[in-house]
Amino acid sequence: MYSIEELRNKIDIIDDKILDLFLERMVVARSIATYKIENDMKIFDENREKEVLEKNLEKIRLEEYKKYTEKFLNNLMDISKDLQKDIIDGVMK
Ligand SMILES: O=C(O)C(=O)C[C@]1(C(=O)O)C=C[C@@H](O)C=C1
Repeated sequence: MYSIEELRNKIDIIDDKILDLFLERMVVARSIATYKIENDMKIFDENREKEVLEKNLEKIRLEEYKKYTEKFLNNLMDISKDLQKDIIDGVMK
């Protein structure tokens, strides 16, 4: 059995990878905000969010993980909308 230190070490390594990808995603979300400003589009796109959820959730084979994955993706898109809103409101450039 793994010790708690070993397990936490695994989490730290995973968090490191997630953080890199999260920041990469945020950079793209910034570009989308700029595109939306230039093209007079709304931040929230319901159809796109449904599409993101559907295509990712269908990859999850373990049914019991679906609700957590859905929550994770919804949180990601909420954060992305927060960032886009801050850019549109001029809080961030
Ligand atoms: O695809 C877009 O239009 C985005 O702004 C990106 C994103 C996302 O984070 O995936 C965020 C907000 C939208 O409601 C839909 C998707």
